[in-house]
Amino acid sequence: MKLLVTGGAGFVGATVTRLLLDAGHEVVVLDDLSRNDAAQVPADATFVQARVQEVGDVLTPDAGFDGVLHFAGLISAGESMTHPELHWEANTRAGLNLLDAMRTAGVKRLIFSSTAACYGEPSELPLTERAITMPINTYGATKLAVDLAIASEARAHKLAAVSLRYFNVAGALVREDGGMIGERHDPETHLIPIALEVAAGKREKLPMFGDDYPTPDGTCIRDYIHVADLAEAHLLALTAAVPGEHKIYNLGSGTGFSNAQVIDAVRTVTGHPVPVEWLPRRPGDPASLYASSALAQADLGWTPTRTSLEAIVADAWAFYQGR
Ligand SMILES: NC(=O)c1ccc[n+]([C@@H]2O[C@H](COP(=O)([O-])OP(=O)(O)OC[C@H]3O[C@@H](n4cnc5c(N)ncnc54)[C@H](O)[C@@H]3O)[C@@H](O)[C@H]2O)c1
Ligand SMILES: O=c1ccn([C@@H]2O[C@H](COP(=O)(O)OP(=O)(O)O[C@H]3O[C@H](CO)[C@@H](O)[C@H](O)[C@H]3O)[C@@H](O)[C@H]2O)c(=O)[nH]1
Repeated sequence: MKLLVTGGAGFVGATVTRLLLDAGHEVVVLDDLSRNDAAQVPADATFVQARVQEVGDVLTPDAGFDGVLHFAGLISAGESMTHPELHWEANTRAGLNLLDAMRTAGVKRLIFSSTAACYGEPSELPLTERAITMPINTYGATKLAVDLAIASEARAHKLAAVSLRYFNVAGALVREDGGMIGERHDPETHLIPIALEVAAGKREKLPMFGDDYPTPDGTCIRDYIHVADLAEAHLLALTAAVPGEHKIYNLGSGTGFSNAQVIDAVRTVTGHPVPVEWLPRRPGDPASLYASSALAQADLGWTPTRTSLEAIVADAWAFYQGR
């Protein structure tokens, strides 16, 4: 297939682009480089520096695209509470622009990076796709809005669409030839890469947001999914998309780890101390999130295999040291 990958300079988009190219697809990456440089865009993809808001210049009726994988957007739940307008623009307005451009160009297949943040404070654990969607941060709201728009588009205009609701993506793609694609967000906001920076001596302390959550050790619980496992689900979703249907799948490893457990794993894997500075809760953080991915396993035949927290942190550390 000829595929447009938005956000393909980013952590997940670049990883999926690598797998798509390896599977024989032709890939055009579109990214405005607002949150990454182009260093991780695979050399055998075509790269276009542009905003999704201008995607119609690339996704023309004559360009011959068979589908779009839409990763571009802003990802930090914390930032979405302090700068909500940025998230409504980059996630929702851009997402609606993309749907318009796809309709105009007659491109009928879409895979969308949705998020566990759509569920808000969970109505059930593990979270299935039937859980109530009531985001408690603006990031989740801006992504849920796009999910709802995609559902209408599929119904009315026969789009074949799959939203993949990722839980916390981590690790790195480590290839047999030694090549790696990993997390290098700018600014970095995610727990594991920040803890690795502390372990490496690049930061003094890890700011830990909250010790008074209703969890066994008082810190938040998250479900860490290895980026290589996550990426494989996208290739399966591409072939599972059906015209007129909007399918939604949760992608997690199914196990919750507390923030304190994550820091312990970083200490173990790196062999370095990780001093912690305890701070108040970060606004917009649910206490506990972990997935049921039973539906993705049944429908897509997807099984995450890299589920050990130490192995996930070890790949992230290998990438951190090699970059
Ligand atoms: N990383 C996670 O834990 C996680 C979890 C759930 C969902 N997601 C979703 O997955 C997607 C990819 O996440 P990631 O970790 O690779 O993030 P990332 O920041 O590494 O990649 C996103 C890319 O989008 C680009 N971008 C942002 N706004 C743009 C715009 N308007 N036009 C063009 N490009 C734009 C950025 O420059 C960046 O390269 C995001 O949509 C995110 O919301 C990520
Ligand atoms: O310096 C830090 C960074 C994070 N945290 C905490 O670590 C946990 C995880 O935070 P983070 O790594 O920022 O991820 P989330 O806020 O859980 O969000 C991620 O995971 C969501 C899915 O669960 C995705 O939708 C988002 O895009 C992605 O950023 C939270 O309790 C944070 O408060 C800290 O204590 N200190």
